[in-house]
Amino acid sequence: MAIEFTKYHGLGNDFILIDNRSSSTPAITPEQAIKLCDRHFGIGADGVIFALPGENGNDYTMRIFNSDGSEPEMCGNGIRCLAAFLADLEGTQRKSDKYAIHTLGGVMTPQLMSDGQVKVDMGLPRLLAGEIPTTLAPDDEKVIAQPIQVAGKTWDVTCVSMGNPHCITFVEDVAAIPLEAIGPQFENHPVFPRRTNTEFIEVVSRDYVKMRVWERGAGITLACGTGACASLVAGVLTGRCDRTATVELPGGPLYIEWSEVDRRVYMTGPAERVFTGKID
Ligand SMILES: N[C@@H](CCC[C@H](N)C(=O)O)C(=O)O
Repeated sequence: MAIEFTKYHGLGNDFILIDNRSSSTPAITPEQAIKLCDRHFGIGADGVIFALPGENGNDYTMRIFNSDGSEPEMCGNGIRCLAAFLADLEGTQRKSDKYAIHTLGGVMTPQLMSDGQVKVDMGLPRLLAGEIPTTLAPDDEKVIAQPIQVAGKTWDVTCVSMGNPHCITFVEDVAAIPLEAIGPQFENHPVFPRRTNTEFIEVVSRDYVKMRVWERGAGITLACGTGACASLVAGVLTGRCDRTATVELPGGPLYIEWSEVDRRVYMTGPAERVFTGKID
């Protein structure tokens, strides 16, 4: 049976989107996702995203497989791509510019903006060690600038969950970080029982930071939406950033706000359709 797909990207973080609205079971397996994500033998992507029927009264459900076949709870760039994909699928039947999306990391609300960008209510950041999860502190304590040993060096890390786990380190020069070498060591460090995404942040000013990321289950990517949100939260918690900032990624900028009013995080950025195809 052939399965139709559409390739999207958010700042170069790229995904294969599958219209799975007629069933709550993803149309392909994690093993098939690994093959499709392969950049030489497959379509090439950082993950596969499924648009499923909504659970718990929400409009839709999003599930995602990373390029290594693991299933993360959330994906920030992916949910913007999903919103653009749903708008395309619904066409003239579309009733609203906002969708309530059920994810394993909670309900997220992307909104299609008139300038073509997508703004997402990413919900409340989770800051307690038990919620991330990490054993770097007791379950009911925050992990802010805690020392961790990686590659023979001590790094001060701040941990934030945006539904999925993030470990953030502030550095002087983000370009000098040997991401390929140390990323896997952070990802698989024993203090992270569900592994972790890892962000390195150079603070240029209180509202402009540069970020590079090593993603759990995907390695180096050009952008990570949940990572950008978690990094801004870590910047505020450590007194380095204002509550609104531009996070500059290798693939381009994301605009992040950690609202003082409702304590929720808002992310704004693009979602671009690349091509459509059929998988045999
Ligand atoms: N690129 C994504 C995050 C995708 C999931 C991540 N690899 C994980 O395993 O948590 C984003 O834009 O947030």
